[in-house]
Amino acid sequence: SHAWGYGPNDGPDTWAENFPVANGPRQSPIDIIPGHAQHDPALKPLKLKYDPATSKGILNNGHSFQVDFADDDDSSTLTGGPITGTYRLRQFHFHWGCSDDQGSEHTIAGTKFPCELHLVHWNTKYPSFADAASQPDGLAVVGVFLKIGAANPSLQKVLDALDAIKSKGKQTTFSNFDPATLLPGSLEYWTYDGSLTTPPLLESVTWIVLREPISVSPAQMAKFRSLLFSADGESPCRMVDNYRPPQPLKGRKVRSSFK
Ligand SMILES: NS(=O)(=O)c1ccc(C(=O)NCc2ccccc2F)cc1
Ligand SMILES: [Zn+2]
Repeated sequence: SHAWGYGPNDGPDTWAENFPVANGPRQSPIDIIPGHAQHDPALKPLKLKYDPATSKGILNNGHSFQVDFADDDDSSTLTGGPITGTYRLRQFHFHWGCSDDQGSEHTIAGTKFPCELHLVHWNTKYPSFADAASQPDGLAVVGVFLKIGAANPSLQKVLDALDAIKSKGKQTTFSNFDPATLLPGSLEYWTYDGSLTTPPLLESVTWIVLREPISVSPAQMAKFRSLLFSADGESPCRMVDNYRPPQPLKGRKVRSSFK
């Protein structure tokens, strides 16, 4: 199996060895330069309809932690925005740094945020997430920046579950959580064609990056950094800097839903 990570020997600069698409034409993340984005008046408003009853569990997968959702019906979906059809929420997860000056995957004119939330959805024109993940229009990921400020009560519900999943492979139930409570007031966004930001780096993602960040306090950031990349019994390795740096744009256009 292709063991990959974020360290000096298995990190982003080594991924092309096992995943040559790492040097492909539509890789993510990217540096978003607002002045270069083109407003597209044809872009529709984002429609996110989430049912808290679909939240199932929370898992430390050794790269990040994710909250998984039941995706066997259209209870939690993304429609509108730059996409056509209906995409189902599969999971959300985060990427963060070892300090507040880094951690996000996308950057805004070179500015890094301490953390970035990814809400992962798949196109229901395909039979499953795994099938959709190999199609150019298979996935849609909503990215939300986290900026240091007031403590975020909704995020705290997620962080309170982390003690139970400190090490790789640990999971626990996580019920009745509404991911809409993690969204900012404005759903204005940038959008571009990209990829998964971790191996297998599949070029199947329509990226939808929200302009408005949500808040996170320094104490809450410390909670993210209490997780481990390592499994029980392994030498402990703190889960920090689990982000891929921006990738070449290769001629892609970034559109904005706003002027
Ligand atoms: N950081 S991100 O771009 O939002 C991202 C989202 C989902 C995945 C994922 O599901 N990987 C496993 C996977 C990939 C392909 C097929 C099945 C899988 F389970 C990876 C990265
Ligand atoms: Zn991600």
